[in-house]
Amino acid sequence: MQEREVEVAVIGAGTAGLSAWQVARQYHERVVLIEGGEPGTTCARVGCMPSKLLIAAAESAHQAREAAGFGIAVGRVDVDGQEVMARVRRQRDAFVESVLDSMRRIEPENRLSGHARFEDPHTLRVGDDLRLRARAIVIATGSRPHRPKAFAPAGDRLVDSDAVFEWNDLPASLAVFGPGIVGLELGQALARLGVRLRMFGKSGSLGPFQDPALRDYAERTFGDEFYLDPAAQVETIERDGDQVAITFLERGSGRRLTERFDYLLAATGRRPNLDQLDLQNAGVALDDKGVPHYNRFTMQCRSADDESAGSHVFIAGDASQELPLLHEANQQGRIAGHNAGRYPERRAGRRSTPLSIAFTDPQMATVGLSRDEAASRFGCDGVAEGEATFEDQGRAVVMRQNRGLMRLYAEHGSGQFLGAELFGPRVEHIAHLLAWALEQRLGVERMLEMPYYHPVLEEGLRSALRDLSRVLLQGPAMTERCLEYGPGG
Ligand SMILES: Cc1cc2nc3c(=O)[nH]c(=O)nc-3n(C[C@H](O)[C@H](O)[C@H](O)COP(=O)(O)OP(=O)(O)OC[C@H]3O[C@@H](n4cnc5c(N)ncnc54)[C@H](O)[C@@H]3O)c2cc1C
Ligand SMILES: NC(=O)c1ccc[n+]([C@@H]2O[C@H](COP(=O)([O-])OP(=O)(O)OC[C@H]3O[C@@H](n4cnc5c(N)ncnc54)[C@H](O)[C@@H]3O)[C@@H](O)[C@H]2O)c1
Repeated sequence: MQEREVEVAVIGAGTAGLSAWQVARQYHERVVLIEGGEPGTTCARVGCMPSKLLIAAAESAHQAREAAGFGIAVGRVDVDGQEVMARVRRQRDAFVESVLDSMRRIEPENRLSGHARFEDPHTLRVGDDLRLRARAIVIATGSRPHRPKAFAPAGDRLVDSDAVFEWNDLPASLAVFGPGIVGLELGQALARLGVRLRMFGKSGSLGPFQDPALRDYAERTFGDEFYLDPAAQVETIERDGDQVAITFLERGSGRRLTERFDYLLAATGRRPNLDQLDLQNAGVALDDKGVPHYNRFTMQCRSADDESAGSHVFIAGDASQELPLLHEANQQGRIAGHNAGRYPERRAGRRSTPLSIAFTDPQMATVGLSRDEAASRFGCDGVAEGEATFEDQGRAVVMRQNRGLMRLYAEHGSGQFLGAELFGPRVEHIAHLLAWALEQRLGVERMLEMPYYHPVLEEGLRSALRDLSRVLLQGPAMTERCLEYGPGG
């Protein structure tokens, strides 16, 4: 058995691990990055990037079909599944290669390959033949798709999002279980690429939305495009030759149907990669799901012996299960890396405003506090709600994308903007404006004083802010949009 000693060991070379390694290396020479699986990061290999590549192809097919609405004839739209998937994989491989290029710049002695697990609080076993002692350790092991046991009868026709990006061709049909962000992004894209698709949920939830008005609006909108039942009654899942037979009660009619699909896509959430780390040996306090208790400003895990004391173990990214998003993994990784590098000294890192965007069409986004979080913090009477639809919004009408709703929350009295849920065309941009407004602690009146060009989608945001201002009793309702702001403003 080889033995080594280092200052910091980072477990997992994903986005969180890479950023933790980079900052910890500023403090010490001996900072190792350990990767036990395929290098290249979840984001580039099987996450953000390949999913957006698939969505881009679907958008192209959709726009070609929609062109007739502008008086433009494009003829029949044929989707070449093999070409679509070949481009997804080609571009995906280029993104992975750029990550691998960065990793090659890490000194070879600081790059380790092998599965890591704890032997004691300061000792990691890496693979079969290395024992590593580290002064501080960062857990950045990411997450993996969850496959419920009930789907097992589908056998090798059961796939998760990782497998989709390895397809050489598009299937003819697909049953998607889980209308979360992964299910909606991939499901809508595949439906637009011509895959016959049904989407089944369990709890009634839809994507990232908490506000019932947004959830219902989105459910109607997606339901117009493909079969969607967020609270489905599925009776059996069986293998039938090369297909999966699913028996369910059809939404609306209640009829019992048995349908066959080429694949069952499990998009039913992700689980942190903590279960094979032997965390019971790490000396950290764990919750009932086996996730370490940690401080979200230092990313320091609490000690198992004394819950009020911090340990030398830090956590970052999807492994923490806090907000499984790329920019969060990066930020948490930096904080964990700094504090592991400085250990035992610690500093609180800056956590930014919660921001989440689903790249569906219309897009879904959440910013800041949800409606329920705002109510629990300020009381139901303390929170004002304003809204605007995109249905008559000028620029959205021009683009034939006039579907969607925005709901904004603010504190009564102070007029402080608190959060929003958005469903509409390209709301990724409005979501950023709102997150930046929250970072600057702007009030609704100040946000209304900002410049709004014409005709842009952001004028829809102004309508929602005007409505919020009315509810806050700070300003009048907008009654004459055209006189006040111009057509569709
Ligand atoms: C389909 C899909 C689409 C997504 N789209 C977006 C998006 O558009 N925008 C966005 O913000 N987020 C998106 N995400 C989420 C985003 O990809 C993740 O939040 C992010 O990649 C997590 O990074 P990480 O560093 O925590 O984990 P990872 O990148 O998964 O890195 C963890 C690494 O640890 C390694 N590892 C695990 N256990 C061990 C061990 N014991 N020893 C050694 N190594 C180990 C793993 O092999 C892995 O390489 C998407 C996710 C999916 C699945
Ligand atoms: N654009 C983005 O930023 C982006 C894209 C993809 C993923 N992600 C990240 O990845 C995380 C995981 O996404 P996800 O969609 O896998 O998980 P999720 O938790 O968002 O959604 C899972 C869905 O599956 C449903 N479900 C659970 N068990 C089920 C069952 N047995 N049958 C049917 N439905 C069932 C849940 O009710 C929920 O609607 C997200 O929370 C997000 O942070 C982000």
